[in-house]
Amino acid sequence: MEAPLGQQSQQPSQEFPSISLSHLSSSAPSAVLSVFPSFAYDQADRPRLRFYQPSSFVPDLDLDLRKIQIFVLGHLELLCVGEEADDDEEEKESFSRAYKIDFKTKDESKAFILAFEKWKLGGVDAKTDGPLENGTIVVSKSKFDNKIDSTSSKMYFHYYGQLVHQQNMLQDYVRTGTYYAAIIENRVDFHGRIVVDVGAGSGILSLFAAQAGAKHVYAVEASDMVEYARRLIAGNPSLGQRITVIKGKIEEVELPEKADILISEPMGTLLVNERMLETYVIARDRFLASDGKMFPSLGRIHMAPFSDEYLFVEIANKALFWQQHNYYGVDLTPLYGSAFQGYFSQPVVDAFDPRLLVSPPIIHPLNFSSMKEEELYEIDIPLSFISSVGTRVHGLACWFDVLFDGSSVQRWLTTAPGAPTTHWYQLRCVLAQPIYVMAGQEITGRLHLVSHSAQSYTIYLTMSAKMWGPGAEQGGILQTSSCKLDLKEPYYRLSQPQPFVLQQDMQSQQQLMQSQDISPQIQDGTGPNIAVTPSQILDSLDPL
Ligand SMILES: C[S@@+](CC[C@H](N)C(=O)[O-])C[C@H]1O[C@@H](n2cnc3c(N)ncnc32)[C@H](O)[C@@H]1O
Repeated sequence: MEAPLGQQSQQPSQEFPSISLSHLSSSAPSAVLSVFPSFAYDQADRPRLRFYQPSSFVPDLDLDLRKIQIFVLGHLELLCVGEEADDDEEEKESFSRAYKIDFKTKDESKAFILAFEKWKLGGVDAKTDGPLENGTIVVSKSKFDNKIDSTSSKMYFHYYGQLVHQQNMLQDYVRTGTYYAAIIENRVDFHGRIVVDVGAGSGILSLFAAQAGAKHVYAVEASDMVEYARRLIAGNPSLGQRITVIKGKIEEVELPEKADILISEPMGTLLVNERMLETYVIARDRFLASDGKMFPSLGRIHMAPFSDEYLFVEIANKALFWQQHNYYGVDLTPLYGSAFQGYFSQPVVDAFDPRLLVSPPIIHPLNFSSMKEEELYEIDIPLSFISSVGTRVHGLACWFDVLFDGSSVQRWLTTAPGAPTTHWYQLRCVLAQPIYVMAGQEITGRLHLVSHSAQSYTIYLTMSAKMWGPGAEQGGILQTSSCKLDLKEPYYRLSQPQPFVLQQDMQSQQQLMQSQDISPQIQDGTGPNIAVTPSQILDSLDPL
């Protein structure tokens, strides 16, 4: 591209191929101009967005970047709205103006938006995502775009762009209240600090961080929720003046300074669904100072075998429809097997009674502060339990918790069965072929999670009952059952858990909370494998 002549100075600038610009006024539609946009600094070091006619030294339009906002109208269209002062020095008269910008390609539109955010943040050394070559902007794909299918991410960010879904999370008071408590009780970690809110959504965590005394918060959000976040933050000016909302993906935006602390709520069903933990780890590598903190810093997947005859029959019965030999004269049975498999490939999401667990849970920890992003691509967990009862095992129950390891207070956010229900509920992988176990018998197996480009995981589960009793062959496997499920396609059952917590159980749980004397088997640990009673299983669930 030929650079506009006015930009041949020593000042850093960033130019773009020509766009069509029209001034939107209430009176008459303005002419459409073909102009070259350019980001640069003026003599007073203020970031400007200028539009030049070809071969012109003088910009047709010269906007103060700090006073304008852009809105995405479509893939190729942006609306640029802002206040423009008649006199830059005095700013005596200012009035609102709106311009429509039409790009030729999606890449050009995307690169312009990225550049806009960078320059607005004071990106003197703002770089394009690729060099300007032969008049085209070469935008290299970000880490996110490389691994995530674009249809999936479009639907994902569309979902989070809607207030109703943010409200759903805000109304999960266990979740939001725990974040609030963890942040406010640990003011010492926030006061005077630079914070990055990773996937800010409505901006709620940024506002909490500002309440806790943060010096400045960068709220990064990729979906259109940013517009609502900006309004919410502007509506809370005493906090909002310390918050900058940035539209873009964590993998793509640039920030002007390193963060002392990252806050985020990146957890999906089974902790890892949505693959946002990878984004959280990327944010750590890109934005966190080497001695910085993460809120939360640790996540743990908990797993235990369960027995639930009722659930098993409910799922198996769904396929019975395909057992009909005469459905309007058609034999449906050729599809029965596929339908049966299909129903058992959906993990079940609901809140279940913890008395359905047949052994204490094991734990697989994920340390967000130290793990590599690639470690989340494939997660392999060996399973080993001792059944506390003789029963039919119908599968594996899973839930998670995360730790806010504050300097003043440590707080856990748990989604355990029996704990106050969250919008994550719990997740159960149901075996099409249950296994029979006796009390004291060992259950082994493997939970293998393989990420896919639709922002989720394929789950491979194998569970086996080991030989048991006097004379049993050492290490011999009696029965094995396997299944493959798609974490992206759960069956939301969402039945209410039955009342079960006895007063004495409540008391014993509270005592356990106080003493913190709970040591469930860590996955890579070698805790003693002893048969326990159902009430011991309940007691072994993690504290709130
Ligand atoms: C679970 S919501 C949490 C929202 C908010 N932090 C809260 O706690 O209410 C996750 C948010 O992160 C955003 N998000 C996910 N991946 C992102 C990415 N790669 N870059 C920026 N934002 C992302 C989503 O659009 C969504 O709004």
